[in-house]
Amino acid sequence: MTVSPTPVPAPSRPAARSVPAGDPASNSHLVIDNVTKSFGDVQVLHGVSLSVHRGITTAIVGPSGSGKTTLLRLIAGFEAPDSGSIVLADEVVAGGTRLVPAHRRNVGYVAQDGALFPHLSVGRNIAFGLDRKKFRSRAAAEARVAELLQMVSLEPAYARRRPDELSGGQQQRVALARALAREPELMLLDEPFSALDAGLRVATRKAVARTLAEAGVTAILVTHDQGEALSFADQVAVMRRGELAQVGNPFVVYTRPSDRETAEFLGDAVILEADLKGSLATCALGGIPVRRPTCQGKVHLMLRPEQIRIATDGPIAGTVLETDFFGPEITVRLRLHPPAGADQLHGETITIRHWNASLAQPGTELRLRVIGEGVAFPA
Ligand SMILES: Nc1ncnc2c1ncn2[C@@H]1O[C@H](COP(=O)(O)OP(=O)(O)OP(=O)(O)O)[C@@H](O)[C@H]1O
Repeated sequence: MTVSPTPVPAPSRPAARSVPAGDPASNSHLVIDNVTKSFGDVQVLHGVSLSVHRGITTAIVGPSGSGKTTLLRLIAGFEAPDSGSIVLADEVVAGGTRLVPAHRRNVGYVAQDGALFPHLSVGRNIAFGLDRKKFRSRAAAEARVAELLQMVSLEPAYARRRPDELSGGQQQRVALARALAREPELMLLDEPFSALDAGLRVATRKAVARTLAEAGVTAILVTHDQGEALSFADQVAVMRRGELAQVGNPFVVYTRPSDRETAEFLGDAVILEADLKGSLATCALGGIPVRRPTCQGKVHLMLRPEQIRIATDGPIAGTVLETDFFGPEITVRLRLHPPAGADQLHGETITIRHWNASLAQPGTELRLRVIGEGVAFPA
């Protein structure tokens, strides 16, 4: 069967956001240095170091139980580290014998469930965070509450409602407004979108990201959702078993993960046996360039499924084994045709993505082309 060619532009890197270049320590708002934490006999954090620039958003992403919330609680001051230090706006807030209590740190905290006071109106929930010395009169406080509601894209009239008269997404935005009322320099967000359904989650996430960017607040989001981390943040920190496996720009950590586990955690990955010589890996998909290889010889080569495109003039052949339809795209599992003379039963299988379900019926032979570079991990 012949298939119509798919245009194959090289993947382009998204426009850089506001992570400043140069000395990473120079503009740091928060510096976490070699922090450890145990609960009883269980060590939860094993020497975590992370630097966060002023005004940017960092997502700490990792599986359940990897220590994300514990790290956030140490930054907030709800817990003390066993060793290491935390410096916030050039002040040591935890380290050695020094421990600045949570209420003395200029930090806002938004929990998973928003944790609004159910018996107070939305307006009084938000006003709770206001500095009484700054907003002495009732009129001044009400004006500021209206301004904060506007910042989170809610009408001022919402101030009179009770929290249970709002949707989950609106409650989360009120929780953010209440945290912003304290004018924190640093905002900590602990899975604030996880209780929302898919559509509301995306809309609320965008509204929150916009509000934080406009207010110039440094923010740290904890999430176990890889897509959320990659889309929300300027910097992604991948946490695994109490350590940071990789920290960097979302595009870089997704396309150039530091190890196989990070690669597979951050998204679907095609992993193939390969032989790496110099910067060319030879595998069942042919010769694939590898950027800055750190090993040679037998390797595992990683490609993202979207790097493998269906193209009539593609140099690689494969037979469709099965497909899975998701609406905007299908996943296609293929058995790659081994080179002539090799054992025909042992072609490697890979899974790719495509938008056209009718193109890839089981049994169809497709031609493939690989776009971009692979990443090699020691076999
Ligand atoms: N106060 C505590 N006392 C004892 N163990 C704790 C305490 N807080 C956290 N832990 C343990 O520390 C480990 C890490 O928990 P943490 O909540 O930081 O992980 P997480 O990555 O945020 O997970 P999740 O995504 O499920 O919230 C878990 O094994 C947890 O049971």
